[in-house]
Amino acid sequence: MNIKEYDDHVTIKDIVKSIRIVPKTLVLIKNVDKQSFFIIIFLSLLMGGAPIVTLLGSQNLLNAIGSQNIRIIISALIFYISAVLLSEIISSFMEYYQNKFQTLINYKLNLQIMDKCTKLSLRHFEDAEVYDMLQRVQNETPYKPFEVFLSILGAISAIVTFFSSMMILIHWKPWVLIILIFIPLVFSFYFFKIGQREFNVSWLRAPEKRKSWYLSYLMTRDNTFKEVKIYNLAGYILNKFKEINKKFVGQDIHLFKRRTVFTFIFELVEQICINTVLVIIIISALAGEILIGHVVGLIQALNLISSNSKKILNIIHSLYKNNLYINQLFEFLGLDEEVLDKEDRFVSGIDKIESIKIRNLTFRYPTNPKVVLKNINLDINKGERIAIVGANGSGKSTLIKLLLKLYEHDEDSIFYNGVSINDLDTEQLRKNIAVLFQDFVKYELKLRENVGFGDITRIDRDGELKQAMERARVNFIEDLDTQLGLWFVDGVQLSGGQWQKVAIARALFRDASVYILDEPSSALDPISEKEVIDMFINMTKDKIGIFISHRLSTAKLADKVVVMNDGEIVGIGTHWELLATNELYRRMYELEALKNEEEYERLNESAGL
Ligand SMILES: Nc1ncnc2c1ncn2[C@@H]1O[C@H](COP(=O)(O)OP(=O)(O)OP(=O)(O)O)[C@@H](O)[C@H]1O
Repeated sequence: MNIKEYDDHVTIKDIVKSIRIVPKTLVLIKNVDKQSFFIIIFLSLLMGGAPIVTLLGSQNLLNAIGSQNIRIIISALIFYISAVLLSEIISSFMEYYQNKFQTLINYKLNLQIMDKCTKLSLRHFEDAEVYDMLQRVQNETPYKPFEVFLSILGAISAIVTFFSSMMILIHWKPWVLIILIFIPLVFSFYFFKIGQREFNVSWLRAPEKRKSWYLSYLMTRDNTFKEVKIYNLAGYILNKFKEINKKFVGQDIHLFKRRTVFTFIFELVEQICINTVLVIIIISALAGEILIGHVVGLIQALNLISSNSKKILNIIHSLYKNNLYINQLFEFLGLDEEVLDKEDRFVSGIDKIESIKIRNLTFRYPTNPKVVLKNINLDINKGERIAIVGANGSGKSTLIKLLLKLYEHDEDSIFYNGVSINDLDTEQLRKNIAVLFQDFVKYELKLRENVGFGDITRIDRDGELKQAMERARVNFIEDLDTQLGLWFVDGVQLSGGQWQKVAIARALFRDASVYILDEPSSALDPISEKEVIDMFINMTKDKIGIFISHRLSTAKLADKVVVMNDGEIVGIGTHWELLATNELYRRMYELEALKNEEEYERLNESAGL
């Protein structure tokens, strides 16, 4: 959505465009619960008419008292009491339905947002704008949609009251209409303009607002707090936070001033007009043209016009303020979803993966101009264990993500069992692959869930869960129902390496035909690393095993080592073949050996050997 600069001229076209959001919002809210929606609309209409019925009741009653006829007085009194009672009953019903509807809106819209999240692709979560949108939508959904709905309802009631009060005055003197309608109409246009401008300001502010949110996040979360303390960053971060927010405060005060001045002028003009009409009413009464009941009725109608025209203008303003949220909600719900299986392709299932073939795979991320993978060619067959090595940023993890079909890539360059990945049923394919990501998740849930998420259908099979844990050397907690992490009560915090072992157990729990571990040993001590890799090599004997490692002493345990450099495969072979033929691999190995040797000598020296 394109928004003009802060001080740009706001046109009627802009205003009309913004009003168009109202019917769309109503449809969205209606779909939450049709019955409550229509009942509330109906009650709002009744509530809009109720003040007028009460007004007519009191006018009748006063005139009846003037007539001194007891029968007329009693029937006028009954009418008046019934009108008051009815409006009380309507407002009680309204309260119940509003509360019910608010709960439903909060629950169902949040569900809709979560459901939408599950349907997006990974690229959406790597896009700052989408992330920004998601955060706003999530934070504001518990109260904003209902606030918007309330504003719309308020507008319905206020418009009904405004026009019916107007009818009473028109009935008396039609020309009064010109004064009383013309003024709010002219002013409402300027209120639109003010609202639109405030909307523009908050829209343009969104990226900086997010930065400000991130700065406060750095100061208030346990995982960032340690560094903030140790590097003494509090002052620096606070200053940055102040800088951004001071600007916002300045803008807000400026806008607030404008709105206050404007509202004051409106009220002044309106009061002059209303009081002119009031004087005319008094003159008419003195001339004997109208009865005392009518005088009271007309004055009440005037008051209703005054209060409701103000209410309508305030509602216009609040609808504008909420426009930003509503726009983002619609934009978020309208994001294109992950196309798992293309309609124009024949999609075939896959049972067990026996071979992976990569042919001329070239890839770049949509947000990054750099070609991250260049002409990759690789064959992996059942029974092979492959290690991928290479410098940081050489494309190892990207290759894994493409093997998992986490990014759309139209070219047919990855084949499972000879079939292009684009022709395979994505869910079935993913079921066949177990993976440990470099940035694996530490689920602040039970140990059972942390391991069982590898195959949710078998989460209750304690024996199998324990077997996976044993393989991954998770021998530090026995009870599967232990809560992990510190977020919730009774949680047990694990060390970095222990969390990694739990994540490895999760991958191993899956009954897959391809196992992929992206840097499984980054947080493991050397003994655990050796044990885990030995076990991995062993358990993938009749499967396909792929692991990424920065340690060549680990990589050499694989059947084949793939050396990557700057997005290209620069060597494939056994450890010994590569040592003999690949310059980069040899250099990497020598450096590692040298480092180990130095370390060994240092240890010997410090031990005095
Ligand atoms: N989501 C992304 N969007 C844009 N560019 C990305 C993304 N992820 C990675 N890159 C870029 O792709 C290149 C390869 O990254 P990748 O994570 O595949 O490297 P790697 O070999 O796994 O590195 P490391 O050993 O540090 O884990 C890098 O230049 C990185 O900046």
